[in-house]
Parts: sequence; C-alpha cells; structure tokens
Amino acid sequence: MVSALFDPDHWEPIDLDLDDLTYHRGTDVSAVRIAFDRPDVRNAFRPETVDELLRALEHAKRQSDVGTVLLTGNGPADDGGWAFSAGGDQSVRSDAGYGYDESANQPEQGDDSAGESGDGGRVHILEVQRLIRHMPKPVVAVVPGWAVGGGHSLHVVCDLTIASREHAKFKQTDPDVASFDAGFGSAYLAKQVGQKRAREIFFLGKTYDAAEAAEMGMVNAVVAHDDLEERALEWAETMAGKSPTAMRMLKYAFNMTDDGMIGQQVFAGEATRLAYRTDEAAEGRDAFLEGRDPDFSDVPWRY
Ligand SMILES: CC(C)(COP(=O)(O)OP(=O)(O)OC[C@H]1O[C@@H](n2cnc3c(N)ncnc32)[C@H](O)[C@@H]1OP(=O)(O)O)[C@@H](O)C(=O)NCCC(=O)NCCSC(=O)c1cc(O)c2ccccc2c1O
Repeated sequence: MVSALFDPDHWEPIDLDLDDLTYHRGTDVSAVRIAFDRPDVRNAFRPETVDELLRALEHAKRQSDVGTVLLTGNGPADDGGWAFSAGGDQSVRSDAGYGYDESANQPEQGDDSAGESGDGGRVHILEVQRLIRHMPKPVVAVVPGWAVGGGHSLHVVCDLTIASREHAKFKQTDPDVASFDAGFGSAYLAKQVGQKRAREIFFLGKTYDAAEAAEMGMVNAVVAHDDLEERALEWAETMAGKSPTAMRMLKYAFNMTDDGMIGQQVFAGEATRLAYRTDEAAEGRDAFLEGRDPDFSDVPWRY
C-alpha cells in the first residue's frame, strides 16, 4: 500500500528508482503526485530524500502535459501518526549539514541526477524550495499530518496548501534544534500570515491545527482527512483546465514582487518566449540567418 489516502485507480507509477519517495502520474488528470515515503520518521528528509525530490520535481517540471504537482506524505506510520514532513532528519545532521548514509553507494561527483556528497553535509532542501518556487506550474502541498521545521517551510513555499481537518498540524521547531530557515520559510511565511504571526510561529513554536493555519492565511482549505487527496485531485483537474501560459505567467507575476532580480529574470524569460512566437521575431532570426538587414517596417508600434 502506498498510503491509506492513496487511490490506485487515479494513479500509475513513474519509475525513477526512488527509495524515499513515491512518484505517480494521474491516469485521468494531468497531475503528478510526489510523496515522502518515510512515515516512521514522520517523513523527515535525509540528503538521499532531497536528491530524489530534486529528480522527481525536475522530471515533473519537464512534463509538458502535466499541469499540477501534488506534494504530500505517505502514511500512516506503524504507530498511526501522519506527516507531510518533519523536516531535516536530525539523526544524520553533523556540523557540516545533513550527511549521506556512508554504508550506501555514494553519488558520483558531477552526477547531477544523484547529487554530490557535499563534503559530508548538505542543506540542499533549499534547492528544492527554489525548484518549487520556479516550477512553471502550480505545486500544491497536500498536508495529511505534521508539517514541521523544514517540512513547514516546504508547505510555505508551495503555491497552495490543502490540509487534513483531523490530522494536519503545523509547527516550527527550527530554533529548538538550533536551525533557522532565514530564507523562504520565514520571509514568505511573514508575507502569508503577517509579521507578528510569523514571529510567533518561529519564536513560540506552538502547534496549530488546520483550521488555525487556514485562519492565519497559510492554508487554503481544510478538508476531511479521508477526502484530502480526492479534493487535491479536484483542484488539479480545475487548474489543468486553464490556460498553461496564463497560469505560468500568473505564478511568476505573483512571485516577482518578492523575488527581486531573479523574479524579474524568470518572468522576463517567459515574456521572451511569448515574443518568439511573433512574425517580428521570425524576421529578426531569418534576417540574421540569411545575412541581410532585418525589415521591421510592417511591424506596428503598438499602444
Ligand atoms: C514531528 C513531531 C512533532 C512529531 O511528534 P510525534 O510525537 O507525533 O512523533 P515522535 O516525536 O514520536 O516521532 C516519531 C518518530 O519519528 C522520528 N522523527 C520525527 N521527526 C524527525 C526528524 N526531523 N528527524 C529524525 N527523526 C525524526 C522520531 O525520532 C521518532 O522515531 P522513533 O525511532 O523514536 O520512533 C516530532 O517528531 C518533532 O518535533 N520532530 C522534529 C522536528 C524537527 O525539529 N525537524 C527539524 C527542523 S530543522 C530543518 O528541518 C531544516 C532542514 C534543513 O535542511 C535546512 C536547511 C537550511 C536551513 C534550515 C534548514 C532546516 O531548518
């Protein structure tokens, strides 16, 4: 069984040789489902998990017929507990970051698909955050249980969050374990819930249920646990029916005001792609290839 909430009728597996995640593609909806699969440690992520997440997200990004990414956590654990993710696996944390299992095969240097050893410690969950942020399609955090520490930050960086009424719990333990996501996990959180609330979440480390998280503005919908994935799939279907170009431009437009020059660059790249579709762009390219001056005389100066 993949997860108690997983409906095999809606999904087929994608084989990326994953151990810490499961990865599926919708059979009737143009979505993928990426799920943490370490329920017995509340879906905490180790470097191998993060490498796999980077591979799965990059794969999802490149599927031009996939409109939505659902990110979730499989469960329940043997003790009945549910989790989206409890963040970085503290059992492999060293003074250099999070370490690979040295008894297992190490990824080879320069092997982008597998990651790099990072000299004994990595914090590359931040690369996952950036990939989600720049993913040219919506990413939905589907939260069936704990979203804690770096797991909390992941839900913050997703475009939408849908949460289990009964089991979702949100908590920031970073300062308890002497860690700090001083990037997206705190800054975007403050944009979502306001400065006072964001400081409360980090400084007091309280636990919030799904209804409280929704009231604060960091959760979009609270759903009965058993209906969680079905509702997430409905959202994916709704979004799949919309214009891919409009959705991509809107996501990057929402990002842009907070993302500085990088936000401008990402948005501008998509504007360039749109401009490449015009006769004007074709004339510029063709004139160069034919060794002549371009003739833009027919192109109107639009207003
Ligand atoms: C998540 C909990 C609140 C759940 O509590 P609960 O009582 O339901 O369950 P248990 O505590 O009994 O846990 C069951 C089982 O799971 C193990 N486990 C849970 N979380 C982790 C974890 N993060 N790492 C390793 N193992 C974990 C736990 O030990 C139990 O195992 P047993 O063998 O004893 O059965 C509660 O578990 C909890 O508070 N967990 C810790 C949450 C936490 O502090 N996470 C790390 C925050 S820091 C972080 O995530 C982080 C990562 C990065 O890579 C960063 C990079 C750059 C900047 C910042 C980063 C960052 O902050």
